[in-house]
Amino acid sequence: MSETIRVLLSEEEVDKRIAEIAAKISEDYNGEQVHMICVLKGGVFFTCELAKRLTIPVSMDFMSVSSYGADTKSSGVVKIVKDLDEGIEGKNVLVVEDIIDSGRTLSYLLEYLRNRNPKSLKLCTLLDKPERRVVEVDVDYTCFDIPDEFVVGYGLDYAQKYRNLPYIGVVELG
Ligand SMILES: O=P(O)(O)OC[C@H]1O[C@H](OP(=O)(O)OP(=O)(O)O)[C@H](O)[C@@H]1O
Ligand SMILES: Nc1nc2[nH]cnc2c(=O)[nH]1
Repeated sequence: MSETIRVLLSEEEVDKRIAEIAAKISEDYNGEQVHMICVLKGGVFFTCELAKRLTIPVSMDFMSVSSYGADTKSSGVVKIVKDLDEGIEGKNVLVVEDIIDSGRTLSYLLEYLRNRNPKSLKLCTLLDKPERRVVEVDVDYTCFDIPDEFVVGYGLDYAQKYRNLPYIGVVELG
């Protein structure tokens, strides 16, 4: 089967929107330090692009949570593959994700982090597919709502491919 990629959001559109969200986050935290938690692997490109544009003090940590494997459908079972290196008690935590789909991953992760007593806990996502929601999640910052299509690029993969595309595309199988 052949795979082609149709552009959904261009590099320029994504970059412009990330700059807008970064300005909003910088304003909201009002000079306080933010502790960004990048959710690997997909969140890594967005985290870097967002972090570069923040004008408040930033610290960072990384977690890896998996529920998709090589499939395009969530298994529904969330697994922590890599935990945080440092504690988050008393910190302004900002979880940075590439996409929220069913909501299962983020619902699980936010609850897990809330139990570690951060000063504040917010969620920022590059993409959201609201139509797909199975579990409710409060999202503080969303760059784009997108339709129910399987997307790749800007960190998002299809069987580990296409993460490096500088735009968001839809995989079309021929
Ligand atoms: O809302 P949900 O249906 O739970 O889906 C969202 C999750 O799916 C993706 O991760 P994935 O498991 O593909 O891991 P990866 O980032 O390492 O590719 C994405 O990064 C989210 O963590
Ligand atoms: N690559 C990719 N991962 C996802 N995880 C949840 N939804 C998606 C999607 O549309 N694309």
